[in-house]
Amino acid sequence: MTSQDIHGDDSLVIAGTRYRSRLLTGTGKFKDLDETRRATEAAAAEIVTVAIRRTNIGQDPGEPNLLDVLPPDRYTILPNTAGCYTAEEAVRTLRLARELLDGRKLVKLEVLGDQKTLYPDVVQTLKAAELLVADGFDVMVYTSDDPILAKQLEEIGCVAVMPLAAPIGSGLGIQNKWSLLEIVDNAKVPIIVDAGVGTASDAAVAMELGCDGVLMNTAIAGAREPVLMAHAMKLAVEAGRAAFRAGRIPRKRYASASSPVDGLLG
Ligand SMILES: CC(=O)[C@@H](O)[C@H](O)COP(=O)(O)O
Repeated sequence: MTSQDIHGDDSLVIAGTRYRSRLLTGTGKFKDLDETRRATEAAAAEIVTVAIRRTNIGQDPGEPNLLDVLPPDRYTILPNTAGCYTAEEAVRTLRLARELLDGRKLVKLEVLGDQKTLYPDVVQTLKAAELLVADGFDVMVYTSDDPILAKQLEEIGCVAVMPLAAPIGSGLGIQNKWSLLEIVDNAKVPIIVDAGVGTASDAAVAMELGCDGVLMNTAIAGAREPVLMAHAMKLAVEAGRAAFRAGRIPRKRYASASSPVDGLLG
């Protein structure tokens, strides 16, 4: 393998657009907009998600605007429906986002079931996904780690499926790697782990399983040093992806010597 093979094109393709970075970041929970900017740069993220109901991207002209530090000509701004509990609320929120973002149609759908777990309401999620796809949106969809549901969302026409690793903000890391593996094995669209990552090794494991990317917010914004953690996450996603492409050795129960045993002297 040449250095060209190592560094060659391994783009993430979502709805026909190529991205070099497989780390997608959230924009909430940072100390201020400058910290959001510095962490996003350290993560080398190209897609940044924005909670439309909680973040000013122009709805409130008198307030600081996130787009001043994360300009849409440099980043793909991915509006999300955090805080929506019904399909109708989610669809309304994303139609507003489309107006605010000059008709851009790539969105992240999340319809939550309750405030304690922030698990997705899968019935409402399916309903909203159908409505949004019919309305011409490119829908990336936050969902549970259920392989059947993930396939249904793909079949509806979602452009990426985003199963959780663990509850949003929990930092628990991947709770069910077998479900994620099943989702990845069956998928024809990118699978991006969304939510529950706690530290760099969680992101690396997600990528080693074959996921196409990782979206995170709390693990970076809530770290003691958010910019340094963003850098660590960039390295972890890249390392996990390279390890997946390289192919891990099989696990064996017993030892096998690292040095050859043939032709030993004496
Ligand atoms: C930012 C976002 O869109 C959410 O889905 C969520 O916040 C990500 O989860 P973590 O905060 O656990 O990374």
